[in-house]
Amino acid sequence: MIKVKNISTSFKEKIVHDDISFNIKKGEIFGILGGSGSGKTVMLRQIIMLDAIQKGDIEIFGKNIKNLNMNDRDNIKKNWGVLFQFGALFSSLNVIENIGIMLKENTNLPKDLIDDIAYTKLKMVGLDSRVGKLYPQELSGGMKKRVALARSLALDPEIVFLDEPTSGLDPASAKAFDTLIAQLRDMLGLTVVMITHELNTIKNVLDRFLILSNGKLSMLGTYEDALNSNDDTIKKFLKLQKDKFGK
Ligand SMILES: Nc1ncnc2c1ncn2[C@@H]1O[C@H](COP(=O)(O)OP(=O)(O)OP(=O)(O)O)[C@@H](O)[C@H]1O
Repeated sequence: MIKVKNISTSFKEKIVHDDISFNIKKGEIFGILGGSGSGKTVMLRQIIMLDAIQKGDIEIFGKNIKNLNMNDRDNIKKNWGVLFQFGALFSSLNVIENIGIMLKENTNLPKDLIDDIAYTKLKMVGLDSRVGKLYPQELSGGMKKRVALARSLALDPEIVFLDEPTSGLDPASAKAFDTLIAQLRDMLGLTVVMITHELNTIKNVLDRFLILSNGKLSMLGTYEDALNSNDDTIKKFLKLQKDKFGK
């Protein structure tokens, strides 16, 4: 589904990615992990075409994203949903309007059909239809994340990209959100790519993950692989996540 080939990125003298390659398979929940400043966000932004690729290639849906014209780029972007930390809901729009905005901007569907689809997405993320008329400021943190997720699913994407989706949530809401992600993947066959620091998510939700460290991949595999690894960087990383975030 996604092929990252020999990506190198540097800013001034700082090397952020040093010849990084990995693949993400269709239908998997894949994690991008690493310490602060290790290049996770830049990697994700390059994959979703928000940042330019300096060196190397990225293929999505079998297409090299470097070779796309504007039209192809727009079409390919409709095949993925993004839930970023900065992707807040519009406070002047109610929940249904927030979810429907993607459809309003990208389709010619009539308003009542857009509302119907938005209500379906709301249900999909486990929220009652009564939530539809509420405004973002009336929602809890967990509900806001669910609405933002519903919005990212509005165009029936094949992939969703999530940047620390459970950060700021209490442990119970974070767990419920993790369960929802896994259910949606099972139900819709979604491919999910997420940046996360949460040990519970790493343990319970991710099928595979990579750890970025000093510009390189210090690991690419499953949680089991990480536990069985003798690599000091991986051991240190897991211990750090456990000390910081483990419950
Ligand atoms: N446009 C840019 N210009 C210069 N330096 C940048 C730019 N974007 C990112 N960097 C640097 O690249 C490095 C990696 O940044 P990135 O945001 O990908 O880290 P991260 O792994 O997501 O960290 P965190 O977990 O703290 O969000 C950092 O040192 C950052 O300051």
